[in-house]
Amino acid sequence: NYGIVLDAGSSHTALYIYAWPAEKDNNTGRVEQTHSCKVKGKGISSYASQPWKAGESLTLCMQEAEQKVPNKRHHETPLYLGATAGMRLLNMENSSASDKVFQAVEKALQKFPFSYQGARILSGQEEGAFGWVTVNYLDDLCSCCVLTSMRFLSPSQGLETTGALDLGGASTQISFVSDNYDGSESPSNSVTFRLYGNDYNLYTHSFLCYGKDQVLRLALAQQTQVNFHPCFHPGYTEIKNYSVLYDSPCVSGRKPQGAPENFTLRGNGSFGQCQEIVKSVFNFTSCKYSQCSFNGVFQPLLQGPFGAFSAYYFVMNFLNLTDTSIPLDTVKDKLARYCATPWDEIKLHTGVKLSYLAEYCFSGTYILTLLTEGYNFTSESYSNIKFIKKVSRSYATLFLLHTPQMPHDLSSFPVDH
Ligand SMILES: O=P(O)(O)OP(=O)(O)OP(=O)(O)OC[C@H]1O[C@@H](n2cnc3c(O)ncnc32)[C@H](O)[C@@H]1O
Repeated sequence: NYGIVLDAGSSHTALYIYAWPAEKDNNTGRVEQTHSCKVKGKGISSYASQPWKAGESLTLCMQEAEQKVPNKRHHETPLYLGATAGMRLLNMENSSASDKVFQAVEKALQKFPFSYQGARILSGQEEGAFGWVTVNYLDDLCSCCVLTSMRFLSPSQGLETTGALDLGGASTQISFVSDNYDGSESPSNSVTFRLYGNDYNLYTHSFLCYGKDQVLRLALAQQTQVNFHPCFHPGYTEIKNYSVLYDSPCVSGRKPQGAPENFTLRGNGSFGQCQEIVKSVFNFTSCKYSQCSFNGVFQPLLQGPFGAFSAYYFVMNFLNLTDTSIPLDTVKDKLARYCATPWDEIKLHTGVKLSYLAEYCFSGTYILTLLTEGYNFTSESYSNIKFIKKVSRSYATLFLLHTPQMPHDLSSFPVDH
C-alpha cells in the first residue's frame, strides 16, 4: 500500500510517499517513507495574490510521485494535503484568497491518478496531536525503536510517553500527557486517542503567531523607530520595508500611522536586551485557570521527556546548543557571546542562507525564552528536552486522517522499526 501526504507549512510545502505491506499485522507492519520532495518556493499561502501558481508549484513533486508509486497502485493510493499555520493566517485575513488557493491546489491535484482525499487546513489541535504521535512513534529518543513501539503497546508497564514541542514559521505547538490533566480543566486543550488499545489523554495547544517568523515580525515591529536592534549582530544592516513587515494579521494592528516606506535595521547584538523584547510578546497578566503558560492559556504541570523539533532543531543545531545536559545558564552565556559576535565574522559561515544566519541570534533567544518563560521549563527540567532532527509530521497525518473521528482509534497504526 502507498499513501501520499503534502505538508503545506507557512514557509515550505513538502510531499512524502509512504509504503507499507498490504497484509498488515498490527505489531509488525512496517511503514517506510519511500520518497520525499520539497516543493519549490515558499508555502502555498504565499501565492494568495496568484492562486493558480499554488497549484502549479505542486506539479513537479506530483510528477515525481507518479513515477515513484507503481502504476497499478495509483488509483488506490490516498493523497492528502494538510495545510498548517500559514493557511490559517491567510484564512483569517482573507478567506476568499485562501479558498482560491485551495481551489487551485485541488484542480492541480485532481489531474493526477491518485485517490484524492481533499486539501484542508488542519486545526491547531490536530497539528499538535500529529506531532505528538510522530514523536512517540518515530522518535530517536531511545536507541532501540522496538522499545518505542512497545511504549505504545504497554504504557501500563510504566513507560512514559514523550511530549512534543514543534516550532514552525507561523505557529508553535506543545503537546504532552500529564497525570494532572484529565481534560476537565480547559477541555479545548484535550485530545483523546485510542492507540493499540490504550487510551491517551493528551494536553495540546497551538499558539498561532508564535512561530519564529511571526515572532520575529513582532520583535522587529517594536523596534522600527530605534537606532539599534539587540537581536541582530553588531555591524548588521538591512533596509526593511514597512508594508512587507506588517503584512500579516499577527502584526498588522501595530503599524505606526504615517510610517515611511522603509526603515534601516541595525544590530548591536545584546542577548539580554533581545530577551527583554522577546519577553514582551508574551502576556502573563491574566490566567483564569489553576495555571497557565502565557496569553491566559491553560497548561498543566510539565511532565516527562520532550522532543523538540522543526525550527527548535534547525536553530539549536546550528548554534551547537542541542546538548541539554549543559546548564541553562551556560547555554545562555554561549548564546550571548554568539549574539555579540560581529556580523562580518558571522557572514563568513558558508553553506547556510544569509537570511537564516542573520536570524539565529533572535531565533535562539526566542527558543530559550519560549521554553523557560513561556512554557515554564526550569534549569532542572530543561534537561528533559531533546532536540531531535527527524520528525516527519506528515507520517502521523496520513494515518490520523484515515480515522477522521476523534477520539481516534488507531488500533491499526503500524509499527515501524
Ligand atoms: O507549521 P508552520 O508554522 O506552518 O510552519 P512550517 O511548517 O513552514 O515550518 P517548518 O517546520 O518547515 O520550519 C520552521 C521554521 O524554520 C525555518 N527553517 C527551515 N530550515 C532552517 C534552517 O536550516 N535554519 C534556520 N531556520 C530554518 C523555516 O523558515 C521556518 O521559519
